[in-house]
Formats: sequence, C-alpha cells, structure tokens
Amino acid sequence: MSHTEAPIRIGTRGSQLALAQASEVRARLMTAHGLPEDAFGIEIISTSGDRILDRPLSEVGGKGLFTKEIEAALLDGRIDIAVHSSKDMATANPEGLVITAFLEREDVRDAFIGRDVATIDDLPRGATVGSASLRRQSLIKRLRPDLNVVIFRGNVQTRLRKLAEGQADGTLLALAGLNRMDMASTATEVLSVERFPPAPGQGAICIQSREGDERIAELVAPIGHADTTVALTAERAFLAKLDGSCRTPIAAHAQLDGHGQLTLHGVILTPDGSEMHETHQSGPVSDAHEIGMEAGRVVLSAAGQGFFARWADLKA
Ligand SMILES: NCc1[nH]cc(CCC(=O)O)c1CC(=O)O
Repeated sequence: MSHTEAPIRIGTRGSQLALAQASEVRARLMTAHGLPEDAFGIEIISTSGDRILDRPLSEVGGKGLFTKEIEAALLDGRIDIAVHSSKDMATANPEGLVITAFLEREDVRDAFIGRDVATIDDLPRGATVGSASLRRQSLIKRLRPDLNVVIFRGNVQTRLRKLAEGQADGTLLALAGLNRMDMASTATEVLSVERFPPAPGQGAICIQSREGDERIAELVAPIGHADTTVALTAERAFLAKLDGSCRTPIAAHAQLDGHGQLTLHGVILTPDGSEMHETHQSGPVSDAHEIGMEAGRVVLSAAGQGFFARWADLKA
C-alpha cells in the first residue's frame, strides 16, 4: 500500500540509538493509525553533542546539546515531529514548541560494562572507568573512591570501541539504550536504582512538536503513556528546581505504586562523590510537579550554601 499525502517528517540524531528510537516512534504511529511506512520520513539532524567529542558534557553546555539543532529544524518546518531521549532535554521548552508525548519508559537502570571483570566490585584497585556523565562519575567514585575516572564521549558504539581498545577497564551505559539496540547482553552488571540512581528522564523517549500543530498532536496522542508522563513531570520538576542553582550531579527516579501514589527519589552529589544529599518524597500523582519541586527544596536546604561554594572551588 502506498501513501498519497506528503510524508510526516520525523527528526532525529543519526546515532544507532537515536535511529532505533525514531523507528520505534514510527512503528507505534503506524500501528496506532494503520498507516504504511511510507507515510513517514526519517530526517537525520546532526547536533553539537554529536560533533564536540573532546570535552565533558557539563563543560560544553550540558542540556540542550543533543536537542538544539533538532528543535531549530522543527521551528523552521523542516520536520514535523522531533524524537529525543528525555534525559537529554532541558527543563525549559523553547518558545513555539511543546512536548507532545512521552512514550512508555524502557528499563530505567544503568548498566556496568566490564572489559575483564563483570562487576564494579570486582574491578582491581585503581582501575579506570570511562564516562562523560557527571552523575555516573560521581556515583562510581562514591562506590569506589580508588577508581580512576576518565572522560568517555561519543555515542554508545564509540564508547564500547574505546572500552574494547583498553582505554578503560569499564564503562557505564543506560540499559534502555542497550535494549533498544538489541545489545542487552553487552551489560555485565545491571545496577539497582537505589545503589545507582538514574538521570532524570532516563529510558523515556520524548516527542516534541510545534505549538498549535493539532494534526500532529492528534496523531501522537494515542502513543503517549500516562504513567511515564507523571513520572517525568516529577523528575523534571526536581531537575528544574536544581538546574538554575548548580551544575552538580543530579539523579532522580519517580515510581508509581499503581494506586495513584508517586514516590520520587531525588539526589545531588559532589563531583567526587564524597558528599550526597537525597530524599524520598511521596504524594498523589496529581501533585507530580509539586513533589518534584519539594524534593528539590529538601536537597537544596540539606546541602546548604557551602555545598555549591565548595564545588566552585573544585572546578577552579
Ligand atoms: N546522550 C546520551 C544518552 N541519552 C540517552 C541515552 C540512553 C537512553 C535513554 O536514557 O533513554 C544515552 C546513552 C547512555 O546514557 O547510555
């Protein structure tokens, strides 16, 4: 069957993971509406996050790095739908764009990938772990202060190549990404959410469209996932509360109990992992945003002014 209308253009990064996510969105839209594959076009857009590979994400500008160029294409009308990893999105939505839906979350946990050993505990003293994420660097140093952490930038395939080449003894990746690329067997250890709390939004695909584009809003509505949306609302509110005031590592994970209650685990750490402040805040799912804000206030006041000042010293 061939489709006569102009294809709906889906914008995505070109990494294998990004393409897997865009294909999943297309497949879900095809199923939801009985549309053929050629009703959609996939447009690859290169982002600064794909091009700048020699510096940690926090130095290059952090959030927005993997989304800015795709959002510009959406605003310009070069694409109709943007597909992002929610984890890579800033908390402020650009003017003229809206988050149309979050898809049902994949596994939220991080995985350890060891070269010669299977687990973090089995790494020899002083072993090297590669990661570009401040959160992962900090959490692994907290577990194993003896480890040497090096910056690992690039997409999943690049990082796994660096690991295979011996640039590190282990690395950390989102299990969601590995699952989406049928690479779950690459993980040698799956890390629990309490021991290794994930990034806000980890494992959830986000769809963005132009404000007022009702055709796209209607098309996308059936593939949105209500529980994921609630969880992401809480996690992103926590991030928004902290974002303005610091660039310290942040972790957040919201869980629903199936009876209308949500619990958010929110965490901030120093980059060396020596100091951590965390809270669990619960309430009705209808208060997701407020629960996230409250968790942010709690960890901010527990950390105190000195927490951020000390980190400024560390950076200098
Ligand atoms: N820019 C990195 C990025 N953004 C989203 C994911 C994983 C997939 C997800 O969290 O949905 C990854 C790779 C990783 O952290 O291993």
